[in-house]
Amino acid sequence: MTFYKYQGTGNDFILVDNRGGAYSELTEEQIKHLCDRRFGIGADGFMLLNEQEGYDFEMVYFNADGREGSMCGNGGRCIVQFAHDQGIRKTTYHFIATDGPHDATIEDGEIALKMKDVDSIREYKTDSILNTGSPHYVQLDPDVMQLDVFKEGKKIRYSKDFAEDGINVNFVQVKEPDTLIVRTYERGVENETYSCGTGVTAAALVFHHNDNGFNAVNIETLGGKLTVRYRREPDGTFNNIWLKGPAIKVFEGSISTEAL
Ligand SMILES: N[C@H](CCC[C@H](N)C(=O)O)C(=O)O
Repeated sequence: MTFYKYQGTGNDFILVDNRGGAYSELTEEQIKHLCDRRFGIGADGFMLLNEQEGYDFEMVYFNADGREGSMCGNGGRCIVQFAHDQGIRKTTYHFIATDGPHDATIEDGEIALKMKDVDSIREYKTDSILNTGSPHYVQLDPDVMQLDVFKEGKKIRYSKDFAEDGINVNFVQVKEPDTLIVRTYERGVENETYSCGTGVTAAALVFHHNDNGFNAVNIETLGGKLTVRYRREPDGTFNNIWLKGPAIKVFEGSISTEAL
């Protein structure tokens, strides 16, 4: 199997061109093995690029634990760059993922990905919960670089209310009104990753600085910088949400699936 390795602000993925369907039967165990950093290739997630009528392609995303996951924002940006590199050339990409259709463009060498609209943010204790394609818990922290994200994130992720379905946990420091630092404990990886696209999107919506209208937020993660642009309506709903940042091919290789 020929595979490609991409990263988007340090959130890294194995990508396989599955047009033709040769790799549709990979098992949970095999995908987990591919994502293992010691026994496999190593990645936070695995993606298949499938053919899909009416769209430029379909994105099928799996977490590093081998289970099919919900939407992945950095993965979505990487698969657009991958589609481009595999010869699918569009001005605006239109693809389908588990949470519905997405548009994306390549601008100044970076990928801008349109995320699904968000209807509501739920208050939970002093924190917030929302779904930006994946479920996210957002907690404010005055000094995120000092925080033990693995320990604190894991505590929330496995707490009674979230243990069964899991949740991604984001710790957010407001550096400036329009600049946030975000660190994320990811479900399915069950560890901190260097960046989480749906997570920084969630953080940007929770910490809007314009109550009504256009917002543009700069986000700093361990793996680099992202921006999130969106509109917040007077009724508290969010639309036209765009996540933008780099998506880089790292290497390609081949691996025998019989060895998995
Ligand atoms: N890394 C991803 C999130 C993956 C989602 C996954 N961890 C889950 O919710 O199960 C991102 O960039 O949005």
